[in-house]
Amino acid sequence: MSFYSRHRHNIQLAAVLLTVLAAVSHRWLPLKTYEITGSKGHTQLNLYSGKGYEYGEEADWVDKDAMKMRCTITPASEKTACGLDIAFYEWPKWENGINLHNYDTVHLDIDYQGSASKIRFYARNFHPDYSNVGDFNSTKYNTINLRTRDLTQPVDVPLSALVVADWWLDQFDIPLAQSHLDFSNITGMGFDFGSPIPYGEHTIHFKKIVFKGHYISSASWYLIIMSIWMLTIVVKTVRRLIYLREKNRRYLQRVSMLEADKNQLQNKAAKFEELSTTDSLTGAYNRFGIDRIITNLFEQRALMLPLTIIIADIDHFKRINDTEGHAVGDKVLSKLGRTILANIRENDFLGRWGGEEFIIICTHTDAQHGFLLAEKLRLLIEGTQFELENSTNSPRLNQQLHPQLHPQLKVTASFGVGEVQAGETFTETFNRADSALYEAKKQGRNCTVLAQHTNV
Ligand SMILES: Nc1nc2c(ncn2[C@@H]2O[C@H](COP(=O)(O)OP(=O)(O)OP(=O)(O)O)[C@@H](O)[C@H]2O)c(=O)[nH]1
Repeated sequence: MSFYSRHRHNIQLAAVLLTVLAAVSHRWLPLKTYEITGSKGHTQLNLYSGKGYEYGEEADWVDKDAMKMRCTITPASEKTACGLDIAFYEWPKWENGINLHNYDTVHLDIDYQGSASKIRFYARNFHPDYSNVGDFNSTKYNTINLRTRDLTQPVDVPLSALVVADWWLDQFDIPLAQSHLDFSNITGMGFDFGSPIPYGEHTIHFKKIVFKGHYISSASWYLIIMSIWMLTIVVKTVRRLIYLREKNRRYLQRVSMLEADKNQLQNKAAKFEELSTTDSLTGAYNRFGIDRIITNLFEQRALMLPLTIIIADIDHFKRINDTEGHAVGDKVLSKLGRTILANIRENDFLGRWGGEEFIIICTHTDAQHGFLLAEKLRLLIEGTQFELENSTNSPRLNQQLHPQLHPQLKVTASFGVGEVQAGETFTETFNRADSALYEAKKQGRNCTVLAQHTNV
């Protein structure tokens, strides 16, 4: 028994618990972060005010390294913009940005001093489907307005909370299919106020801008868990199928072996049955075999009626033995038995009753037909040539070597025939047929006598 078989239930339980744990543990997996600092890669920090990206009068750095800026808005700078632009591209390939697609939130730690109620955050995405290489404005404008009073402490802004600005959708006539948020190629992002900006001084200290996301998205995480389960199930199923196929093959092998054994045993049993019930010399049933048949037949006699018994006895067989020897006698018995067997029906049974006496049980045969059969057999025996060659132990060997001095051996038999009468036992019928045989012998042998019915 394998380790798995012994601990299967525990292993399965552990696997389920592990799965549940894995499913809920996604939120505690280590996060990947991307922090915006002025010194990172190709990141450039630009202040802008007025209409362009030049340093305007309204925007200036308090401390560029610390990302602290200031906007000074006076009535003279009415309707002006003021903000920080963070660019990620390497000029002039400004269409190559950074992929923030797999980030979930942006962590903002911003210290704002001023009277504006909102600060706008935006992230611009370049995509050839909707952006033109020569037109920076055609990058998608993903944006959110943050209330300054929410920024008094660090906030995590879900990227899904941003929207694509209406004016951008309008201006570039964006179809529905391209109007969703897109962070796959952010070329720039920034903070400003939108307009109008309240008069006065606005200092914004960007202490931390960090994008956070899972290395593996929750969907991918669950997909991995499910895939592991699916793979396990497939592997287990395949292994089980292989095991079952092998088991089935072995089982079929065993069945065919048993089948072969069974056939062998059946053949042997049939052989033994035949040997135990057949007289090997004559091919007829031996006494045990014919007794069994008689018992069976008399138990279901009604089915076999009319039923006739014929007893055949070789004439002067003792003389044959004495003059020709036992070996010749055996040959005569053998040939006679096989001659009778070849000339009776399938539902007649020939048995060697003892010595040179045979019994034939004829089912569905009445006395008259039994008599005719006996006569037919008698004539056949009388007309059969019993060869004497090879009988080397014959006392008359010399005569065999000279056949012209010794004619072919003639064998005859006498027959007694008796039909089973209603209510009669086998012994009673047999005795009547035996008496008929005795009568045939008395009449000079080589003849058939039909037994008298008892009620005649
Ligand atoms: N060779 C041989 N002889 C057998 C066998 N069984 C019986 N005998 C002989 O068959 C002979 C039967 O002789 P009997 O009963 O006197 O009858 P019979 O000589 O045929 O004379 P009837 O029946 O009156 O014509 C005996 O000599 C037995 O030894 C056998 O299996 N082989």
